[in-house]
Amino acid sequence: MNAASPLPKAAGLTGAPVLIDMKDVSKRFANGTVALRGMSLQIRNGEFVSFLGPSGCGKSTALKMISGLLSFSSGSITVNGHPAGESPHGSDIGYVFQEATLMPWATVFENVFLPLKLQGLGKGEAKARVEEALSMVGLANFARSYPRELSGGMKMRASIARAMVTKPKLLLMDEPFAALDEMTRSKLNDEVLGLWRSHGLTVIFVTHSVFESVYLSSRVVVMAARPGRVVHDIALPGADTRTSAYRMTSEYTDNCRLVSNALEGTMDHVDLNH
Ligand SMILES: Nc1ncnc2c1ncn2[C@@H]1O[C@H](COP(=O)(O)OP(=O)(O)OP(=O)(O)O)[C@@H](O)[C@H]1O
Repeated sequence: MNAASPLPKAAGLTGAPVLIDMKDVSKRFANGTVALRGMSLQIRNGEFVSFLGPSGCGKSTALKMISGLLSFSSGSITVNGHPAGESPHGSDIGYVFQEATLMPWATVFENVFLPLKLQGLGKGEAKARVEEALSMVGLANFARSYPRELSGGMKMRASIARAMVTKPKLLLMDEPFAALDEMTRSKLNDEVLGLWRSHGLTVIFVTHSVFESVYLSSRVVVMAARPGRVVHDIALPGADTRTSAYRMTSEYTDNCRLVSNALEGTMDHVDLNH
């Protein structure tokens, strides 16, 4: 596949305001690695965008730069009109990492309470919001449990509750389900879709999985490595009304084939000069 392949170009939610605007963003680490080169992307309110690509293509780097956790070497990134990392409402962004990263010595309640505590809220004031976030992910009865008492899927649910407790508008998820078994992963995929729909979220979801990206996304951004860059931007309409039955449809199979071909094509795009 080459760059001229007839893939549906993502138009996004054309009427919605632009939430994230990346213009010609590059990142060169101190050791000379060009993690990203010339990444330009607009993401509108309410989109569910997956970053899909082989290891090392800069997916996590892009996510960290959007959140403001990592600086970039050139270009510009704005989130809701503010330079990345400089939003007056820092809590507008929720971040879920590949590992659940829970504090092992603290209960589930205390773990989910942490972002509110960092905002200066007392436990009493925050209680209802923590309980609401736990209910949202089906952990209402596990507030007093410790992480060691939870399964991998439950730990990830707690991590999602912690990201959601500040009621973010933008949820950044970096391969959150990669370590989970297939059944748990499918279930959590449905739960994330439910959260996206019910909370009017914008989600950026990093994954290696074609199947996961096609199931979840309204748009798949396919990236290539060496140097990391965007090579395809594929619209997948209908994400807002999909149910698990979608996995059994020919539309799903066709979309998986389309995205899989685009991903395979990333190997044709390796620039050996980098
Ligand atoms: N702190 C760092 N210093 C130097 N190089 C780095 C650093 N962080 C990442 N890299 C390099 O930048 C490139 C992009 O890394 P990144 O983690 O963003 O890729 P990725 O697509 O998320 O990979 P994976 O799917 O394996 O998580 C890789 O070559 C990686 O080795």
